[in-house]
Amino acid sequence: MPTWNAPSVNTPIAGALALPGSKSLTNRFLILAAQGSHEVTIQQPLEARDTQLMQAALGALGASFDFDDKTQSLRIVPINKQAVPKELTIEGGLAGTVIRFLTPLALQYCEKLTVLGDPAARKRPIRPLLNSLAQLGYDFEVFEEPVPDEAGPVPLFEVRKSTPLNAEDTSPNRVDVEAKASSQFLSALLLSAAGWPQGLEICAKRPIISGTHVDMTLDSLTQAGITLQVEETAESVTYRVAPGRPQLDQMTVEADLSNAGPFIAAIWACGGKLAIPNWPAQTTQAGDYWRELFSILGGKVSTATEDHGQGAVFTAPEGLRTNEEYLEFDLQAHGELTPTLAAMAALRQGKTKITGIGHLRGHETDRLAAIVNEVKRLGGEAEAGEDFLLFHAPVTTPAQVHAYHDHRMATFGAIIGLVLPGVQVDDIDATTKTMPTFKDLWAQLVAPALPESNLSE
Ligand SMILES: O=C(O)C1=C[C@@H](OP(=O)(O)O)[C@@H](O)[C@H](O)C1
Ligand SMILES: C=C(OP(=O)(O)O)C(=O)O
Repeated sequence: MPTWNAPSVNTPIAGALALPGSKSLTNRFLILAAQGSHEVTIQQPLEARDTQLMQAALGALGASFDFDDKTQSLRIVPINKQAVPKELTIEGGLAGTVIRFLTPLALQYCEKLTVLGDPAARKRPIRPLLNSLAQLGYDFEVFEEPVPDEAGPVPLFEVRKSTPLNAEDTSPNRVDVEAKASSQFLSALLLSAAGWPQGLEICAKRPIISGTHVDMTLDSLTQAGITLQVEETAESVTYRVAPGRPQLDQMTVEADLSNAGPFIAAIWACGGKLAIPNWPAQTTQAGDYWRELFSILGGKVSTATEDHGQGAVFTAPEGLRTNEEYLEFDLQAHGELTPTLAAMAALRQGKTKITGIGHLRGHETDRLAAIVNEVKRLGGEAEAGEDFLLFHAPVTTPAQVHAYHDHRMATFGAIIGLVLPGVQVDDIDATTKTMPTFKDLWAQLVAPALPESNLSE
């Protein structure tokens, strides 16, 4: 793993950034397009580790993909039932969207499924999804024993058909699901629900975390022509998905607004102005919340109105870090923004609390523990509770930040490094999970503000 010297700057930053496509939208479009009956072309998909793993896993179901670099478009030929072996193995890396979304879909085509992943993926929760599949007649075994990082892809779990589905039953199949450890269990069931013979009724017990990602799933299903009804009570939400074949039309993937976070944080930390011309005017992405967070943190945002189409401009005066106000943020619905907001909190003079984020212990790494470790390593003070982070005192001392295989911890280090000269990141290539162009885009943004001696890696 090459160590990366994070560039530091001491003047305001100004720039414009064309962000790559959203991981969450790309992987939803891929899985829906693969279930269709004819070819679909997706414009500006994200090409990164998580989306390539999704393509390879759908490839094991006989789908095929052809990316045209010139037009930045991806042609998708749907799943070919005949090509699927009875016993199927797919690989999900460390991608929650691949490991979880593909499982119920693959089981519609094979009798036994083995899912492989990175050693670190053994720590990510999966049982709630498998418990739901057990209600549809599947047995499973989960392999949770820790294995060394170098072990390469290892089996995460196996699922096999034990009793036939309620074939003679005329009512829809029904499952309960718990979505408090990850919204992806619910999204996974929803994304292939229409493919079961009678559709699927899914009852999700509250709390349902990362609500924006569930909205994105529902929106994608609607765009694919799937009929669904949603019924809410105080205790649960029930989704009734009619049987049918998802059929996407030509789709364009929006810019990844969660990955906009580190760049927005850079402007906040150093002062300056950042234009993101492809910020969508309307979106279900969690990252759209950056506009509100940035304003609460003292910045100004101007976004497109209906007359102006898409685009957003973030402007920050210098010195926002010295504000001593106590700030509290509830990120239950927007959890994946936490590591970036944590970097900003670790740079603030005032105390900051982030709540509603206990489920981040099951992300790429235990993000609560990782953030506290790294803040302390950098001379700051922070603590983690069951579902919150509390930042007491800002970071002071450069150190080598550990990425823990986590793309968002790698960018956490880059943000701190902007204002603390001498910070290194042990594995900046963790960013290839969702943004292989991170290093280049970061260099482009900070280059005009850099002293020349700071430009080398
Ligand atoms: O459905 C999705 O695309 C995602 C859902 C969220 O997962 P959790 O609900 O597990 O936090 C989010 O954090 C992840 O980055 C992407
Ligand atoms: C939690 C994340 O990823 P995944 O889709 O692998 O769950 C994330 O990107 O912050």
